Amino acid sequence: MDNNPTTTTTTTTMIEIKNLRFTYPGIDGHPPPGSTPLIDNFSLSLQSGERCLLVGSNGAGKTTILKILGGKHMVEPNMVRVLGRSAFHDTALTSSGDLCYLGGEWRRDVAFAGFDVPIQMDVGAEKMIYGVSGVDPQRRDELIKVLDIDLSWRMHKASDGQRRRVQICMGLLKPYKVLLLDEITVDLDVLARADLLTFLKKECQERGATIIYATHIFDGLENWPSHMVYVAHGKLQLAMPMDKIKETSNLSLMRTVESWLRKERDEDRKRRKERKASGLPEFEDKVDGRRVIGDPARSVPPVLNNGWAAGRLHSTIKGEENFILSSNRVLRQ
Ligand SMILES: Nc1ncnc2c1ncn2[C@@H]1O[C@H](COP(=O)(O)OP(=O)(O)OP(=O)(O)O)[C@@H](O)[C@H]1O
Repeated sequence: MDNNPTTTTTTTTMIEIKNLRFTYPGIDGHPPPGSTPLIDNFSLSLQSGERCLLVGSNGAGKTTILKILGGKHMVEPNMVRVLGRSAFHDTALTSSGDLCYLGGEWRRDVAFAGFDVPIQMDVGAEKMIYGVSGVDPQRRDELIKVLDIDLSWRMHKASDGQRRRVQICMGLLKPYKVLLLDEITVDLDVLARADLLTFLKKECQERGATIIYATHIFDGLENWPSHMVYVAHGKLQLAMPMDKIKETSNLSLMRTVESWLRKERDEDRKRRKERKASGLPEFEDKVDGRRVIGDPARSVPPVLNNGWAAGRLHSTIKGEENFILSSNRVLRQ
């Protein structure tokens, strides 16, 4: 990606994604043979100091991409490099704190540097924060201030937002080089969120850290990102420096993203309508190399487990053999 001017003097490639392809494993632990990849042909490169907003509609693949970058899903090592290393295979990347992922599972329990405390326990904020070893006391003080944490808070009595502040503080105690944020600010009040975003921006400008932040909330983000990445159906639609985006759109950040998502939704609707008009089912995919088709509105029941559902799908269309599996994957829209 083009680099935006930052106060760092040298830039280094921090994240390199090359032709990423990924399919979630099925019930047997393997990707269903012949199935359509969820993430396909996805490439992206981010330099030190860059702050990238990752946007897309629900189910577009943002969390999946962040988890792959965070080393939580295995992919071929040359497809994804973080700090020049494979996040999945090189566990030292996360254990050293150089690569930090805050989202998903992290939100449910605080798990940081071996300190694993369920948030329901009667434990004080001070104990949790000071329990993380090997931390620069100055950085700790700054984070406590930025997040306006009262060290006497008891975790089991704290509000969602207060608990989240303690969690975020713990997650950021070590000076990461790459930070992956999967919408962690939903519970924060306007002030806490604004101060946190300012702190994160400073980290990129002063220390050359790189951040990818997946979010649906654009309040107060207008001048935060240096780059935007838009993903739809697991495919990269756009990766651009913010100043270029501002050149092409007079709209606010939120309205700009809204216009992309509206266009995407309208195109999806149009495609579905055309398929229906030509006698084809609205959805199709390949499983075991066979075409599997269906109309989820009529025939696919809710997701049962792990993205799979049992269901009846259409049979034969235009002479093609359309397979009905006992456990059909829910077809992507
Ligand atoms: N463990 C899983 N097994 C199978 N499919 C999954 C799994 N996790 C997610 N998916 C599917 O992958 C697709 C992308 O999901 P993902 O969570 O990456 O999207 P997202 O862009 O983060 O969405 P949102 O904005 O709603 O958080 C969805 O269709 C989802 O159903």
